[in-house]
Amino acid sequence: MAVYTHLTAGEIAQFIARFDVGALRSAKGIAEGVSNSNWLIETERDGAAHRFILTVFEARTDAADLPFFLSLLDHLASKGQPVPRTIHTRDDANMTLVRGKPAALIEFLPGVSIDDPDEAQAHAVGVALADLHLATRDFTQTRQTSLGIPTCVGMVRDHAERLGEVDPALPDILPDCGASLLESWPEGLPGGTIHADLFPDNVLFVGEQVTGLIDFYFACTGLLAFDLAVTHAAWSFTATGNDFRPSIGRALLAGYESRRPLTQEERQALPILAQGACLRFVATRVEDWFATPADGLVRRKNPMQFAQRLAFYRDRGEAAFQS
Ligand SMILES: Nc1ncnc2c1ncn2[C@@H]1O[C@H](COP(=O)(O)OP(=O)(O)O)[C@@H](O)[C@H]1O
Ligand SMILES: N[C@@H](CCOP(=O)(O)O)C(=O)O
Repeated sequence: MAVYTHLTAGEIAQFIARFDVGALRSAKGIAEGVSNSNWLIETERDGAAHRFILTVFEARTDAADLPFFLSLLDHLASKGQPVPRTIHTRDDANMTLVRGKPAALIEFLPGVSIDDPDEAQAHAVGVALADLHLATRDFTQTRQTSLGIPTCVGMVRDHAERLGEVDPALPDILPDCGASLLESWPEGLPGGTIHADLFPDNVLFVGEQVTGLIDFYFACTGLLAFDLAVTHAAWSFTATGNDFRPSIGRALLAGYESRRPLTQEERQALPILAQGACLRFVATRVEDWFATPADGLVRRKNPMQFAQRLAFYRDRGEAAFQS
């Protein structure tokens, strides 16, 4: 589940009354997600039903970053990208407070997230990611990530003595906590606004069509090819078994390059970028692993899944990205 802040029905009704969206009919806590608290809201206006997502931002989301995230959604929506637009209050604010925490109401998008994508869906995700990169070329706001590779190395190091408690194999996969990546990290690659967390649970489909890109709350200014590497690492392995699916990786890259061809330098950098992408998710998962009780309501994500993917990219090198 991911409802950390338990709002009463009265609090939700008061929140909704700040918007010109009709009368509240229902509010259901959403189980998916791990970062923030989300509700599916239904309202009624002029006899028609309307749906929205209410998000209360929790500890990992810095309130100071919300203007960036929410303006980014509106920028992309205004360019016809499949992202939820923000709903503004009667006072024209896209962000407000609930119980002292920042909260936003955004458009509900149709579609379902896919665990085991087919090639057409992977191709469509590649297209959608490249379109996102192209549509933000004139987005002027910037945000530095709080999860850069040096930070992620430090996060893993903070738990170096206990990595074996997660899995006995983890210390062997990351004997240096990922520090060697810093020596070969590429410089000078094309940058821009990136999603940075485009996992299958953050993409909604109707059939083969992408109807929603959601959860922009790690978006930042970064290397475009790093975003592609994150997406490759998140989509190209089986959800159970963690086996590489080369045809999915190829379809994703082909979809991306059908809109934005990679430079030679970007292509060469993919193996190291993909290892960095995996380290980023190992780092937050390791942190969460030791901060979340094993029997807690929030299901911990296993760091080993991305440690194994990191080892895969390290062993396979450029062959992981060959067409
Ligand atoms: N705009 C939206 N339209 C439809 N469903 C959404 C939307 N935003 C979020 N959801 C649903 O809520 C879930 C959790 O949202 P998400 O933003 O991923 O939360 P978290 O930041 O905690 O990961 C998603 O998996 C999806 O089912
Ligand atoms: N995609 C990350 C988790 C980030 O949480 P989200 O629920 O906000 O997508 C991971 O799998 O570790």
